[in-house]
Order: sequence, then structure tokens, then C-alpha cells
Amino acid sequence: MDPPSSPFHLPTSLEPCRIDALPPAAYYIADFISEEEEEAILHKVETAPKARWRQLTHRRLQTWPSDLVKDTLLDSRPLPDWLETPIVSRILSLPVADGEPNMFADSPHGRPNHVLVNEYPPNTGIMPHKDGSAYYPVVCTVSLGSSLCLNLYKSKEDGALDPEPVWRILQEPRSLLITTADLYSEYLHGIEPISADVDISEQTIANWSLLRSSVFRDGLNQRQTRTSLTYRDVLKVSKLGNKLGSRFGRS
Ligand SMILES: O=C(O)CCC(=O)C(=O)O
Ligand SMILES: [Fe+2]
Repeated sequence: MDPPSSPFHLPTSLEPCRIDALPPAAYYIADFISEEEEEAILHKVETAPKARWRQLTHRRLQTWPSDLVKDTLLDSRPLPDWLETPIVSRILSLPVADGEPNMFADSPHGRPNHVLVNEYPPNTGIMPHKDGSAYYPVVCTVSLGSSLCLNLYKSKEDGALDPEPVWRILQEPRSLLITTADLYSEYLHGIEPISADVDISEQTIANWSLLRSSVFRDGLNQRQTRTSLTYRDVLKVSKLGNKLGSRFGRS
């Protein structure tokens, strides 16, 4: 059993972690992994083979077990142990509500089979987007290293993006954020490329009451490098998976 000082008095269900200010549905658990686990995962991310990294203009990322090709996962090998334990087992241990199954009970593979590792130094973000049709519509994001705000946007009547976010979710290091349903399909999400999140307060942060820390001096969150692990179930997995995966030299 976890010792009393451990953060792993995980809730018995996601229900108390629901972000009430948002449409269905999002959940936030501030202490999802320990500082030791955070450090160990960051070490694995940093020491992954160089070829694992894909450099975009501002951001770099890793995909595990591999990239998608035409929305299909070609490499059906399991996730490496450092991405699997303890995160996947904890996600699967959490019922949506008492007596109900977990978030992935109805997904094609019953669990996340794909992880994107994104690294955001200060002044780095990700454009507002939707995650599309490749995935079962449940997204589990574990944040490491630093806090930042994820913005939620909606499209205007004419389909254009309303550049003003409708909500902001503050993601602390070691937290888990789960988004699903309308938040997956109807709204866009993005991260502003700024050095500090400003105007942080009970009035402006949707998950304020679920945060570990309410100390943001002058309403400011000075960013450091934040790394995120995005867990999803890719709907289509190629039957040729292992063969192709190894031909592409993924290890
Ligand atoms: O890093 C994040 O929290 C967001 C990543 C994201 O939106 C994505 O991978 O689709
Ligand atoms: Fe996304």
C-alpha cells in the first residue's frame, strides 16, 4: 500500500475530479504521479535515442510506439514500460463514477495504445486544433516539469476560429487532465506561445478548485520547460504492425 505521505490516495472515481465549469467532460487530478516518477520519466524522455525526436519549427516531439500513417498505427508493439507503468495502470484503475468502468472500457483496445511526448520550452505553444478521427475520443495528458495553461476555443457561426479562448485549464506538473465528449469533438484546444501565463485566478481558470497550488503571485505563471505525455487509443492498428514497425527501424 502507498505510505500516508504518498500522493497516491487517488480518488475512488473520476467524479470528484470533474471540472464543473466545463461542458462534458473534463477531469483533473493534480497529484497523479510522484516527484520521483516525474523525474524518472523525464530522464527517459531526455535520454531516448536522438532519432526518436521530431523537430518542428518551435517544438519537438516523440511518438510511441510510432507515428500514424493515414490515421493507422503501423507498429502494434506495446508501449515501453516507462510509459506504461505507473500511468496506464492508474488510468485504467479509475472508474468514471463509483461502480462504473474506466474511461477506456468501450474503446477498441480497452486502453491507450499511443503516446505523444511534446516538449514546450517557454514561448512555445501549439496552434488551436481538434484531435480528429484517428483516436477514440478520450485524451489523457500527464504534464511534467512546469505549469501552463491549455486554452479551449470554439468556432464562430461562420466556421472561423474565435481567437479568444472560452476557457483556460491550468495544468500543473505531475497532473493528469482527461478530456472527452464535446470537449473532444466540438471545441478546439491550444497553448499560447508565451513566456508566462497571466491573469491566473479563480475567475479565469476552469479547474481552480482542483489545483494543488493556489499560489500564483500577481496572477502570474512563469513558464519553464513543460513536457506532456498524451495518451490515446488509436482506432486502427495495422495487422502487419510488427513487421512494418521493425522495417521502419523503430526501436
Ligand atoms: O501538450 C498538450 O497538452 C497538448 C498536445 C495536443 O494537443 C495533442 O497532442 O494533440
Ligand atoms: Fe491536441
